[in-house]
Amino acid sequence: MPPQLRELPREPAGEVAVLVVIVGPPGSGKTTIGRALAAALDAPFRDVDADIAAAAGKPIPDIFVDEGEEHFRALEREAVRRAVAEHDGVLALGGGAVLAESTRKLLADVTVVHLRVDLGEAVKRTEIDKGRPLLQVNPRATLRRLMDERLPLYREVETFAVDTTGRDVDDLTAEIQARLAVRTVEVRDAETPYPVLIGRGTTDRLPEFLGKATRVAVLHTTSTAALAERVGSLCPEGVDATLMELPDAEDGKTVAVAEQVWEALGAEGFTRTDLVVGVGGGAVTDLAGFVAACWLRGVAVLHVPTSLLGAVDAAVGGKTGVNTAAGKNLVGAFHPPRAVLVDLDHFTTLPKRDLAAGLAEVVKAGFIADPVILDLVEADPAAALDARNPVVAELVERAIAVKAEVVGSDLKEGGLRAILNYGHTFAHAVEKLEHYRWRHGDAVAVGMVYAAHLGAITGRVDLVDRTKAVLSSLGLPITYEAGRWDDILKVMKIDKKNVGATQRFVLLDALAAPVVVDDVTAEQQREAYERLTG
Ligand SMILES: NC(=O)c1ccc[n+]([C@@H]2O[C@H](COP(=O)([O-])OP(=O)(O)OC[C@H]3O[C@@H](n4cnc5c(N)ncnc54)[C@H](O)[C@@H]3O)[C@@H](O)[C@H]2O)c1
Ligand SMILES: O=C(O)C(=O)C[C@@H](O)[C@H](O)[C@H](O)COP(=O)(O)O
Repeated sequence: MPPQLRELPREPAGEVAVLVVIVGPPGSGKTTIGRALAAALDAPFRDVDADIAAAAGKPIPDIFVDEGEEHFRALEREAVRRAVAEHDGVLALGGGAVLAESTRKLLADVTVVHLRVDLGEAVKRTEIDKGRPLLQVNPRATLRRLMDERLPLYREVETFAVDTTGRDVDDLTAEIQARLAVRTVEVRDAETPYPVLIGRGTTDRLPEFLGKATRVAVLHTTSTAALAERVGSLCPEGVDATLMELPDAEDGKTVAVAEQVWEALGAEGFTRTDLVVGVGGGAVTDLAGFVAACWLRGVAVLHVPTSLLGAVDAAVGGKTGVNTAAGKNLVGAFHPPRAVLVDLDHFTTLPKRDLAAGLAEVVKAGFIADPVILDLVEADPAAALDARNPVVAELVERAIAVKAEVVGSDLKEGGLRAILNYGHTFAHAVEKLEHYRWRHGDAVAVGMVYAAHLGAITGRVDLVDRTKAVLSSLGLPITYEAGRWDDILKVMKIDKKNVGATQRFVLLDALAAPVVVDDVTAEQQREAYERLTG
């Protein structure tokens, strides 16, 4: 019975929030930036201070003088409650609105942008407006006190923060817009559903997913050390972050490295409510997931993938593992993450060759489920190789949507999930024979050409030319060394998909119509190898 794939979302998932609330201290630019943001989003702007003044029939300084601050705060609580319930668009709150616990509760499920500013610039900006009631006497000292008191409250409600110091309005508006455009793909039917956030700046959302953790282990490599520092610093007071550096790439995916991390977790007193965070490429997230799956028989793991391949594949789906002398990923566990924060900003430092390797898995998602991916890559391969190009965001979303749909209905590879292994039977053999010095994505590229040959040889669809063309347009390898068939066959015989002595392959009956077959003859397998190397 061929595996069945439910109808996939063909459009990128998620949406920009309708209500965006702006908070921040006096002088942070709530009204100016709020207005500019509303214009950019083509949405209405509303200012709670203006609502209060209109309802009271007098300016805010007069309310303070006539009725006092307490009365003003009561009016403000009610005005915020009403505006949050009624408004669709951008809503600026007064600087002190977050003092009310009821307001902070109200903001818990709302997108809140916290505008930050340093004291010197806030003083300069507020000097222009002489009417601010709380800043009449000793404005600098008062402002410093207000900022210190309120900072934890802004942080409590913020979805993300943006520092406005020294920046112009257009630049800030563009950044906020980009950060609001976060898509969430929900991995739905896994044992515990979890979100994959995709966008710019999603790393900063980490505090939302800490749960009851008081200790966080941030696993990373040299290439992601600075980011790991940043991730650690996102942990609030009361949560201790420990950074653990792993050997790079496949050298970090070993039982010996896992054991060292477990020893470190023991030394830190890691408990069941604590959290492991993987910050890196697929090798780091595979190891982090494996470490978390085994420590105390399972603690939570969250992934911040920094490679394209990690984002579209390794970090999503809960497969974790290490390599051993016996082969690639043969030891591991299914252990879905608590959340995945795909931050597109991280791919800009990724070497081009690694970006291309990630695109191999994206292309795989195109062949097995979403051919629009192939159209997009074929239309402009150079754009796909440019991490800043918007097409990369769309490719990432589409590939993750494919993976989420599959693993959501078959976490433990009882059936459908095997389709994600398209090209991998041959790829894993190459990786082992090359002592894990080949990039995984490069091996998958060659593996897909092999699978395409097998498809044609077994009388299915002939996608060989299209496969070779799209992969080589990305600079990916499409051939392998001749004369190694016996070695390759030996490794393919211990592939995880095999049932007893029966080898199983994922092939395509047609584009986006994958099947798992168990009747490919030895001659056909060899013929595909000859065509690949010939
Ligand atoms: N669990 C799964 O479902 C799954 C799926 C696909 C792949 N994988 C595994 O993932 C691994 C491959 O992942 P990969 O391609 O990310 O390889 P990788 O983790 O080895 O990363 C590739 C290289 O890029 C560097 N790097 C990562 N992020 C960077 C950044 N932002 N800037 C600069 N350099 C950066 C790394 O240090 C490394 O040198 C393989 O071990 C593969 O088996 C697992
Ligand atoms: O998630 C899956 O399932 C996959 O097969 C995705 C593959 O792209 C990935 O390389 C995975 O690590 C391979 O899994 P394995 O079980 O064959 O090691």
